[in-house]
Amino acid sequence: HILFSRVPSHWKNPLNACLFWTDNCFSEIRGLEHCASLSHLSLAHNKISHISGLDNLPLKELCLRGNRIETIENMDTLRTLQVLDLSLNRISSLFGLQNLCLLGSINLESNQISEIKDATHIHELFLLRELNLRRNPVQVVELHLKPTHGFYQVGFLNLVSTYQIGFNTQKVSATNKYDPSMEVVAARDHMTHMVYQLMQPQVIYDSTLPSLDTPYPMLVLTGPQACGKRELAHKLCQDFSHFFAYGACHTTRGPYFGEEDGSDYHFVTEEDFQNMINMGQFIQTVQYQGHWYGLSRAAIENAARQGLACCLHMELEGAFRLKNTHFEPRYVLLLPTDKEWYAGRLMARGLYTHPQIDTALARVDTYARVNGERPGFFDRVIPCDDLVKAYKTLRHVLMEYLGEEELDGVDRSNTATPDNISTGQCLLPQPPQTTSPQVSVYYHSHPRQHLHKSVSTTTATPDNISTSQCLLPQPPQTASPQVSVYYHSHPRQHLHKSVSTTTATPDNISTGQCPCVWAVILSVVTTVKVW
Ligand SMILES: Nc1ncnc2c1ncn2[C@@H]1O[C@H](COP(=O)(O)OP(=O)(O)OP(=O)(O)O)[C@@H](O)[C@H]1O
Repeated sequence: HILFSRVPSHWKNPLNACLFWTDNCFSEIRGLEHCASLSHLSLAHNKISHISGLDNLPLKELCLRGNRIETIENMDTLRTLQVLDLSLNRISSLFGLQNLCLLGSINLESNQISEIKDATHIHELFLLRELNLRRNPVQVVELHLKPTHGFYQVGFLNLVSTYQIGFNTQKVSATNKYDPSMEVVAARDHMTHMVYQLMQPQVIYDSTLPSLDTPYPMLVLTGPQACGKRELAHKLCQDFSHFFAYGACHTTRGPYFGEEDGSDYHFVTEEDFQNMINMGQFIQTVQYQGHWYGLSRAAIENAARQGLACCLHMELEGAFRLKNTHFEPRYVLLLPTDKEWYAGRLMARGLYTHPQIDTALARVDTYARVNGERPGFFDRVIPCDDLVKAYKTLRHVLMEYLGEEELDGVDRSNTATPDNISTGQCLLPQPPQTTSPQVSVYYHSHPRQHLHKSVSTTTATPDNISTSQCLLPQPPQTASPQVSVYYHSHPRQHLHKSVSTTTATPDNISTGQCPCVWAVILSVVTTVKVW
């Protein structure tokens, strides 16, 4: 035992005194109670097993690294403490830190903390910016940076599970409550729309898709404002009219000259927009340059009803939000590489103020950074300084996605009917050159024609659907329903990433040897999707 009763008297009252007694054999802290100005204390690498004897000291920094401490205790009165190093101890809980309101940095590296839920003890430490939990048996998978966790406000979190000791430091950027990251804002937006949607009477949708896990195919063009994505989206929908329909979002901004309601956007008032949010009609919403933009469920369903994939354009924030939903679109980033050209384009439009132009220009770097930091976030990146070239590349990329060699000049009006499908006289879309593509058959006048057609809640409800007691929509009674044949590597299936399979193939469909179409239909009809 070495006690601090021997602290020299001239140390007891200096301004901001520091004590560094490291690498000794102290097992207890005693005798410091009169050090009224002690601001920095290090007792690293001793044999201390209990924190005591520090009551009411004006400590700003305390280092007890490399001791035998198991519990954080007797620290409640250290109200001025800003930096605490308790690394290399045996601590298993963050309990005991909750009242140290000025703490900005806590080092708990190499301890025994296993429960991330324990973070509630530091939830109220609003100044905490650094928490080191490296080499603790915390399971990385348990770490969710949610507002309910104390980590929410931690600016920088260092975390490594014991399984990764020495190999890998995973740094997780957590969120500043006052300047949340795009992901956190996106998660909140998603949560809002989910909650509002769930508050509405539940609607059961009759899915037209091959499986419940197959989300509707969508194409999202993203990029900074006025980079040309809207133009390209319209052109794509024109040229690929058998594959894509333009998804018009809602906005609270007024129409620019020449813009028509429903063609580029649905122009609505703030009040209508808010009502739509409250009615759970949006999938995502974004506020950009003072105006609201929102993608409604109806925009996607309108395209789906026509058997088409929805082609959208949106800002990065919109893409972040969409990534929280169950949709899995292809994301194509259109990025200006020549800022002068881009600035010129923005100015030439004559619609934006200088600060707006500066913001748009700065966002080019944001897009580039997100692309660099998150491989795979965008499926393709296409420079868009020359829109003709950009469109060529985009077209090429899409044909690759669609499994198409050349689309030009193919008349697709006579796709397939119940009459010609069995005789093989219909003009089937060319199968992709890849190995045996899969095929689905859809009856157009079947309720599935109305993709996502809602079924009255009196006939089917979430309760009776599972017990099969509900009345499922009947197949149409019309004499000759229309039929479409979709290759799975066709955009409707291949634009999104998960492709499910059915039993019909291009080989057996024309010879009529594929399993009974009605069986396929019925199996699809019975897959009723509950959203
Ligand atoms: N639902 C949405 N989610 C996110 N961003 C959206 C959404 N709808 C539109 N946007 C984007 O908001 C931005 C502003 O749109 P606006 O139409 O006012 O600008 P613009 O100058 O015409 O730009 P652009 O020519 O790129 O469409 C555009 O980048 C647009 O793609």
